[in-house]
Amino acid sequence: MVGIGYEEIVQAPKALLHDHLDGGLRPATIIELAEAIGHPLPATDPAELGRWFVDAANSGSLERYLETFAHTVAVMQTVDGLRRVARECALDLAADGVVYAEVRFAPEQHLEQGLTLDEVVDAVQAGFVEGTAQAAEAGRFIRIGTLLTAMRHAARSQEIAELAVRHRDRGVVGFDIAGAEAGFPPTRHLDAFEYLQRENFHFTIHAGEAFGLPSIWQAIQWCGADRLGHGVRIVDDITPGERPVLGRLAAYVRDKRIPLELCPSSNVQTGAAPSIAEHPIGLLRDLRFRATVNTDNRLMSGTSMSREMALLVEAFDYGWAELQWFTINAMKSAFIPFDERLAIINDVIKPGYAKLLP
Ligand SMILES: O=c1[nH]cnc2c1ncn2[C@@H]1O[C@H](CO)[C@@H](O)[C@H]1O
Ligand SMILES: [Zn+2]
Repeated sequence: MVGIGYEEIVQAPKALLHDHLDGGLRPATIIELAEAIGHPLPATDPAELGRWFVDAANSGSLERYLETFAHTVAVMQTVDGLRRVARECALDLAADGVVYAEVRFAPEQHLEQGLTLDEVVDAVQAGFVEGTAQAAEAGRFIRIGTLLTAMRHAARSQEIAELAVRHRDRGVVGFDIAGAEAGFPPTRHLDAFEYLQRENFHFTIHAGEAFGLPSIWQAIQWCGADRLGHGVRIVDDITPGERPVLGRLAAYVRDKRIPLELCPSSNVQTGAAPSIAEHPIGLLRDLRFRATVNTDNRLMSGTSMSREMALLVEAFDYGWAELQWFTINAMKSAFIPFDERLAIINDVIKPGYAKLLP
């Protein structure tokens, strides 16, 4: 990395649209919570457990990558567990210089000990409020919005969509579907997406990660997704060359400024991209798609927003102008109201980068 230091990237304001709550636990917290409930773990030393998650997630397959979540979801079944994980998430993101984050999780996966869906959402919200306040006391501003995810192999999307709308004035800003993509097209959940549109609510869809263009096409043209979770396979509709040629779907995505929630490290782990240097984010940024940089699962990728940006600086020789561009793209694409997005851009992001830009 030339010119830009890692510490400076940490200090720079960053916006994060795609981060899973159950993919970002501190290893030490997993160990403590697992011990209390007698859940067996593959390692009981925090550093070792952290390495285990990254190794196990380095599988080249999304399905195997997702198996690692059994250990995080297991310790997120009580009000105290959920609240603690959410509080620590807010603190960790703030310490990494993230000023705006949308954090997602699937409430239906946290009912094993008898909590209701509403109790799960309330517990996470309480944790975010606590963590945000503690960060502010330490002089770090962060705003967090929650996305509620429905699992695409299950059949609870309508219920989760209604849950999201019920909590829209208490921290929840959007909806998502996640889980294994192949075999579970977004149109399975069309009722939920049509309901959300009638409610004037926002949603993103995991599409174009482990499965290609048909999934992206359905997510946008059948389901009406505001953003694409990953969406990285849109490059399959671009013919490379000196002057790359966009197919109709890629052109539509770019013309409509549909945000791509790109997650470089996660894609390398699941085999959606061969390496960071060969990640399509370079091409998509050159072609001025509405590209954003995201962490996906900080624990499973052993990463952070600052690390993802540092990897891109190294691979593509990006400078502050590019990092600011990704950050403003993300903030423009956030699900909070327009005036609040604008305020964060003008009062936090631009002044932050003004200090760093040459
Ligand atoms: O990159 C991903 N693609 C698809 N599903 C994912 C990804 N990362 C996490 N999850 C799934 O989303 C659930 C709720 O947060 C997680 O439990 C995991 O199963
Ligand atoms: Zn994801």
